[in-house]
Order: sequence, then C-alpha cells, then structure tokens
Amino acid sequence: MIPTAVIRSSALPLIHSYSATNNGGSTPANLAIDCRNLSFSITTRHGKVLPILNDCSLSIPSGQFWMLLGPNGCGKSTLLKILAGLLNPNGGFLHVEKPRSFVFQNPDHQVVMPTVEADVAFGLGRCNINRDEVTSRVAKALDAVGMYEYVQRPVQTLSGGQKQRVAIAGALAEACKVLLLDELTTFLDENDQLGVIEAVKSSLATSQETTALWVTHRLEELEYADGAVYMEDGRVVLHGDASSVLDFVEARQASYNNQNNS
Ligand SMILES: Nc1ncnc2c1ncn2[C@@H]1O[C@H](COP(=O)(O)OP(=O)(O)OP(=O)(O)O)[C@@H](O)[C@H]1O
Repeated sequence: MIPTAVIRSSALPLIHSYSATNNGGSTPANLAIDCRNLSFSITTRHGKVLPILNDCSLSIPSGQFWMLLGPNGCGKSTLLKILAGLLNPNGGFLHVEKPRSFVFQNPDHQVVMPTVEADVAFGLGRCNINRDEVTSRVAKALDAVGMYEYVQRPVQTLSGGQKQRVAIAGALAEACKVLLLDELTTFLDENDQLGVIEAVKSSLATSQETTALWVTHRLEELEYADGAVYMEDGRVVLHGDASSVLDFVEARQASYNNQNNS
C-alpha cells in the first residue's frame, strides 16, 4: 500500500531505464521522458492475462509542461505509474530523467508533517545537506508555488489546493527533474484548480530544468500546456503540441456525440 499521496523522489524505486525488449536505443539529450512501444498487462487470479497498455510511445522535451488525457479507464494512471517506476512494463523501452516525483490526486493525503515547513523539508532528511541548505531549499520551493507566506502554517488549516501546492513544493525541494501529477484538480474548486496549475507552470519557469506531466480530464486545462498526449484503449493515439491535441479531441467528441444523437 502507498502510505501518502505524494511519493517523493527519494522514495521512488531506482529503475533508471528499462528495456524489456530490443526496442531500445539511446534517448536524445533534450528529452526528459522517452518511451517506446511500452506494454503492460496484469494476470488475474484465474491466470487470464488482461492487457492494459499496448505499444505506447511518447517523448517529452525537458523543461516542458505536458498533459495526459483520455477517457476513463484508457490507462493514464497506469502509464504514469510506469513512468514513476511504481509499475514495471512487460515490454518496450523507457527513459525518465531522475530524480522524479509522483503526486497523487487526493489533497487530504498529500501532506504528512504538522507544519508546511516541516512537510516540505520532510524528503530532504534523506539528503546529505546541512540545515541552512534545507531552509534555503524549502524557501525557494515554497516561493516557486506561491506558498512562502504559509511556511509556519499548520497543514490542517490549508485548503485542498494549498495542500497540493505544498506537495509540489516538497518535490521541487528535492530538485526533482520530472514531476508526475495524477489528476490533482479532481477534488478542488475552480480557484484552487487554477492556483495549482499556475503553481506548476511558474515552478517550471523558475527551475527551467523540471519537466511535468499532468493527467487531466479537463480540456480547458490544455491552454496551460506546452504539449499533450491523448490515449484511448491503452494506446497513445496522438501526442504533440497542445492546440493540435485539443482540436483532435474536440473533433473526436463531436463525432461521438453526433453518432449518439443520430
Ligand atoms: N490491478 C488491476 N486489476 C485489474 N484491472 C486493472 C488494474 N489496474 C488497472 N486496471 C484496469 O486498467 C484500465 C486502465 O486503468 P487506469 O487507472 O490506468 O485508467 P485511467 O485512464 O487512469 O482511468 P481514470 O481516468 O478513470 O482514472 C482500467 O480498465 C482498469 O480497470
């Protein structure tokens, strides 16, 4: 069982790159995420193999903010967990820059320590750095997500969106290179949704070295993204610039609605 909603980079498995078949090769230096022909299946108790991901390929340049979209059950969370190293693919080539952090959707499970400062510093306990460096990293990370003024606040007094931003700050404090964010805005009101997206966007602009992949169902969030990946039935159907993916998904939805209304 995963105890908290954010898995800091130091807690993620150290699978650096994975090549289960001969689909591998070298990853261009500008890519933070590069996966080719990934497949994933599970075997039921009765020995039946259920394919979940089929032949998924995508690449995301370093420093960019990308979104991952698709209908319920198409495999977004599974793909994100593979990118985080929480699940191993059955086949394909996978490269994800390290360190990486995974932030889950439920803000009430995001934070583990009594104060904002202690929570953001939590993962740094495993790093060999002195107290001044911890204080400086915590301050920079909270600043990047617009939460510095809350540094001494008890976490139970924060809103859902503020807890998400503190969780993201924890990942940034550990200097994570890849942030994997699973439907963070699901439980948030409209103000908090915008606040969290803007916090990710501005933290990427501050660090310039962090890449984020954000799973969402909300097409309107695409306006914040540099690029997007659209999945259906365990496959990557399209990946590229956010406006092309938006046009594609809207056309897909219109055709689906027309079929249903005729
Ligand atoms: N451990 C499991 N056992 C059986 N089926 C599973 C398991 N994990 C995932 N699945 C199935 O794999 C498919 C993909 O699940 P996944 O959670 O990755 O989809 P998703 O696109 O993130 O869905 P949603 O948007 O609803 O969160 C679903 O049909 C799901 O039921």
